[in-house]
Amino acid sequence: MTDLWQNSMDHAVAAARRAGQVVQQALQDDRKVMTKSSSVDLVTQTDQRVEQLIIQSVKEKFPTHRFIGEESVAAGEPCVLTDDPTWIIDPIDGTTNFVHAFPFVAVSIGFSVNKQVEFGVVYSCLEDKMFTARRGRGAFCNGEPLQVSHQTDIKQSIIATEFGSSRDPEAVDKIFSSLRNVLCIPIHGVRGAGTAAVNMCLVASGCVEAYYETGIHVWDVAAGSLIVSEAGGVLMDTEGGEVDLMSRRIVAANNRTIAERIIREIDPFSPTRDDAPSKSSQ
Ligand SMILES: O=P(O)(O)OC[C@@]1(O)O[C@H](CO)[C@@H](O)[C@@H]1O
Ligand SMILES: [Mg+2]
Ligand SMILES: [Mg+2]
Repeated sequence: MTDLWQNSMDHAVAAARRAGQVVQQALQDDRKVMTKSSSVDLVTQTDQRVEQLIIQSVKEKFPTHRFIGEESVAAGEPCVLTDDPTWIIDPIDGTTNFVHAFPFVAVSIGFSVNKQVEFGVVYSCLEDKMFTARRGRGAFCNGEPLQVSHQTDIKQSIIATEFGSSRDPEAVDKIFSSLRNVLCIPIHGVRGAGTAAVNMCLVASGCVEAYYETGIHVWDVAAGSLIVSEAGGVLMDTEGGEVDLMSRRIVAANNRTIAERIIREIDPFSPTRDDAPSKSSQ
C-alpha cells in the first residue's frame, strides 16, 4: 500500500534537522530575548527564523497545506484546525531552556489530516535525538523502535510535569496542589525537561511512566502525542476521557492504569482554549 504522507514526513524530518542546526549555531551567539504574553513567556529571533524556514520550505513543496505555528499565531495568525493537511509547528520547544543554554531544546512538527495526527517529528537537537512516529507504524528514536514502560504500579513510577509559564496565583496553586498530591502518593520522583515535546518522548522511551500538564499549547504536544501512542502509550484529558489537543490539558502515560491514577490527584483547571474565537496570545 502506498503511504500518502511519507513524502511530507521525510520533508519534516529533514526540516527538523536543518532547524536543529540553526538552533545549535544560535547557541554560540548572543540571544536577544523578547517576551510575548508575559515577562516569562520568552521568544527569540531564532524561534521566529526557524519557524519561517520550516514554513517556507513546506510551502515550496506542498503549496496547498496549511499551518499552525507558535510564532505565527503569536503574530496574529489564526489557530484553527481544519480537515486539511496541517503542519503544527513549535520551532523551539523549550525557549527558556534555549535562552539559558539548559540542554533540552526541541523542534516539534506534527502533521494532521481530518483533525487526526498522521505523523510527528520531535528533534531534540542538543542530544541529537530524532523522534518520529507515523500513525499505525510505530515510534522511533534515531531509527530504533520505542516502547513505553510496562510499569502499572504508580508507586514505582517517575512522573514528568512542568510549572508552566502562567504566574496567575490561582493557576499556580492548582499546579502545586496537583504536584503535591502526585508526589505524596508516593511516587519515586518528579522530573521535567522544560519542554513538553521532550517530556512526551521520555514517556515514549520508557524513562518516565507519565507526563501531565495544564497550560501547554497544541504545537507543544501534537507531534509528541503520536509518538507516545505509537510507542504503546495512552493520552487522556486531565479530568479523564479523551484528550483534546486544543484544550491545553494533557496526560500522556504508559498505560491507562497509570493515567487514571494520576488523574485522581490532579486539581483541574481550564486555560483559554487554543482555538477560542477571540483569544489573544497567552
Ligand atoms: O514556549 P515554548 O518554549 O515553545 O514551549 C513552552 C513549554 O516549553 O513550556 C512548558 C513548560 O512549562 C512546556 O511544557 C512547554 O513545552
Ligand atoms: Mg513549546
Ligand atoms: Mg516554542
